[in-house]
Amino acid sequence: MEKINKSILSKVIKARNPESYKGNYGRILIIAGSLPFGGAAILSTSAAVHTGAGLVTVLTIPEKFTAMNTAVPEAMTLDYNDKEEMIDAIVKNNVIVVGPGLGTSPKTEEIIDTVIKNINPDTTVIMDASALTVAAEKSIDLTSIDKLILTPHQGEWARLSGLDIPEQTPDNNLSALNRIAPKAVLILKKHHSEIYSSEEVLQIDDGNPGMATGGMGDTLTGILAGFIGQFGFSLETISAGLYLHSYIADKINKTDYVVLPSKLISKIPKYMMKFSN
Ligand SMILES: NC(=O)C1=CN([C@@H]2O[C@H](COP(=O)(O)OP(=O)(O)OC[C@H]3O[C@@H](n4cnc5c(N)ncnc54)[C@H](OP(=O)(O)O)[C@@H]3O)[C@@H](O)[C@H]2O)[C@@H](O)CC1
Ligand SMILES: Nc1ncnc2c1ncn2[C@@H]1O[C@H](COP(=O)(O)OP(=O)(O)O)[C@@H](O)[C@H]1O
Ligand SMILES: [Mg+2]
Repeated sequence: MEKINKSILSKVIKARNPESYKGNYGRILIIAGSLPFGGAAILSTSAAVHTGAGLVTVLTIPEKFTAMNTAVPEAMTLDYNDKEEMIDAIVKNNVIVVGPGLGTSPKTEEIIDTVIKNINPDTTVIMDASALTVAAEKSIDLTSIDKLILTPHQGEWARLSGLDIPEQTPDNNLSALNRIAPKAVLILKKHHSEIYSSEEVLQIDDGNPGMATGGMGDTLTGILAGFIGQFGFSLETISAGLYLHSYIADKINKTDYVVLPSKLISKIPKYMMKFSN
């Protein structure tokens, strides 16, 4: 399995064109959060904003608007109970994160269905957390999405693939991905996370157990969305986003026993500047 190394960061992260404006850096929609899991939506959104996404909109429940606007004033908030607003937002944005903290109520199935039916063919969809759990439970067909990234942890991948954790070998993972969504990129999150796609299988050697804390995966979704919004959909962009997440976590873990997702997020702009070319 080929390893992803630090060189991917300067390859992917570009210095900004002086004449550019926010519209050049991606329109990101994050569909996330529910009453118990508002933090997941905040972390995903905050990560996308700190990664440099041009315009970030969150579709969530109105009960969480104040918390969201206080934590991330840069992001706009819309109500996911308003179907028309949801469809409008799905059509207008070019990267969509769906899942962090959504929970497994029937609303989540409706949201996934609405995304699948309304996305533009060129839109990237990043499916995480509750969206993966519900897609597995309801056997939702994911094959129609051209640019799809799945980001399960091993428990979520077990539900989606039917593979128990000891059975999650590279060969088994590839054939399960081929069955579930052959065009998709799978990031299997674990110690030394792996990327599976029809092109290549890759792995990071970075990351640490200080990252084993709630919200760390939600943070990754925002970083990936911000990267794709700015640098385009490719295996290299996805690899760089995954790598940066663990790279910053390793820097923090030199002094901090636990790597707080919000601390990691606050350091993203500094490390992106360091590697921009
Ligand atoms: N602040 C917030 O708002 C936060 C909100 N969050 C939101 O919570 C929702 C539920 O997501 P979730 O991941 O917490 O729970 P779930 O989907 O039930 O998976 C757990 C099951 O999988 C198993 N398992 C096996 N391997 C595993 C592994 N490597 N990592 C983790 N689990 C592993 C595990 O096995 P066990 O520990 O029981 O042995 C258990 O059976 C989701 O919407 C998420 O976004 C969180 O992001 C936290 C911060
Ligand atoms: N021991 C570990 N070593 C390396 N990375 C880890 C470790 N534990 C967790 N991580 C990383 O932290 C993130 C956890 O994601 P996830 O379980 O989805 O968190 P949450 O849903 O709470 O946001 C993943 O990117 C995973 O690779
Ligand atoms: Mg998660």
